[in-house]
Amino acid sequence: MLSLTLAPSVGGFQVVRRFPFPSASLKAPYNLWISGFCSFVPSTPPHFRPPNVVVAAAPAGESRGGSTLGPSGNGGLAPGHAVSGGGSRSTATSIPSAGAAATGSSSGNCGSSSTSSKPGSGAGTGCSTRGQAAVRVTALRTVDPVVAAASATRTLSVTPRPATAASAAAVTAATAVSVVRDRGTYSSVDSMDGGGSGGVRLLVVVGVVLLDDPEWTQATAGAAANKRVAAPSAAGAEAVAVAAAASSAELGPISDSVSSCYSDGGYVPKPVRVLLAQRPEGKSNAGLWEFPGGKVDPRETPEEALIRELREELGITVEPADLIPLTFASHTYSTFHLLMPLYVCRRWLGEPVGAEGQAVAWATPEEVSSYNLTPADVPLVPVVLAAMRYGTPVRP
Ligand SMILES: Nc1nc2c([nH]c(=O)n2[C@H]2C[C@H](O)[C@@H](COP(=O)(O)OP(=O)(O)OP(=O)(O)O)O2)c(=O)[nH]1
Repeated sequence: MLSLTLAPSVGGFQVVRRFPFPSASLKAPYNLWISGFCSFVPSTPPHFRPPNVVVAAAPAGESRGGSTLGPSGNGGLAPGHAVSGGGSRSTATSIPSAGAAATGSSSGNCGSSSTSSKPGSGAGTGCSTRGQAAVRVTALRTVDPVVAAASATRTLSVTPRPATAASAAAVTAATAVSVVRDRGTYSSVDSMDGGGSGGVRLLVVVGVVLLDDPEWTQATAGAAANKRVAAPSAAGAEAVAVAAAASSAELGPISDSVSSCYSDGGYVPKPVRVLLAQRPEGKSNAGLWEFPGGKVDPRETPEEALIRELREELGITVEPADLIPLTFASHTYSTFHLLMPLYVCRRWLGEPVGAEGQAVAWATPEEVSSYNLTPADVPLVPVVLAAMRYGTPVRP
């Protein structure tokens, strides 16, 4: 656990972070201090008010020693190298990367590595760089009791792994992101970036297992309550509402993948099917198949994001109550880590189409495995098949 202080400074707040420094070359009671600077963005809407958080970044050669950098305004910060919480999107690209940071001294005036400081030698300064910006950390032999007392005011759930100046830079970046998040302005693409083995960029995406489930359809008063009511009239909408209200309390798990329905008086087995979407050209994982969905935008709940994405991508309308949490994907791609809550949905309005030009396909349980799914989705298949075969709980 880390401590964070927002201490008043000229034109803003000084961010000070403290945590034990676990390097083998430094013995207790060494502590590593990382500081950054944040100020409020005047143009930010008043209801929003995130701090403009700046990673402890400054042009090389502007070390102040001790534990702080950039005491006022934006002083000492190279343009384009601030991590700002004022926008709605990620600023992760401005966070020093693992590769750049690991080289340490490419912008010249970096001090000695913090990991090489010796007990009793006072402060050792580490410096990691990217382009014109540098991130400095300072290892202090002792902790100023006044600063320490002031700094122990907030706890952040970021795990530090600052064995090197590079990973310390990542922790600094995470500090900034955490501050942004604490202010209620989190982005789906933030988290820890640029720390090599200690850093990861987290991408939060929501997905849905959209099930064409004939048995469920019958249980919910058949076509009246089903998705095939594309644009309900007032009377149709009322029929949907009445039918759904009358039947929803009785819904239970679906018993089998092969549902039955009657057509022309005969018995026709009809399988449950799931909708898969193909990632279009120009996007990552192009050509692979996935569950419809997309990124969670700032200040959206996962359900809100999914409802929005399904409207944009498939042209269908979904109610929050029809989204049932099923499982989640947690997969490390080469440039980010994907975290994707996956929901089941059996009821919607409209006919799903690839509204953004993507191919879509309904797959039976037997067919799902024949689709070339994204790597993150492969481990989800058994769970999805189980949901198709055996059903899922319904919302209370
Ligand atoms: N929606 C979805 N995304 C998935 C799945 N599996 C998987 O690896 N992903 C990855 C692919 C992408 O890197 C990321 C989703 O990003 P996206 O680009 O589709 O999101 P989006 O629709 O919001 O895209 P955009 O606004 O940036 O165009 O998650 C999945 O089953 N569904």
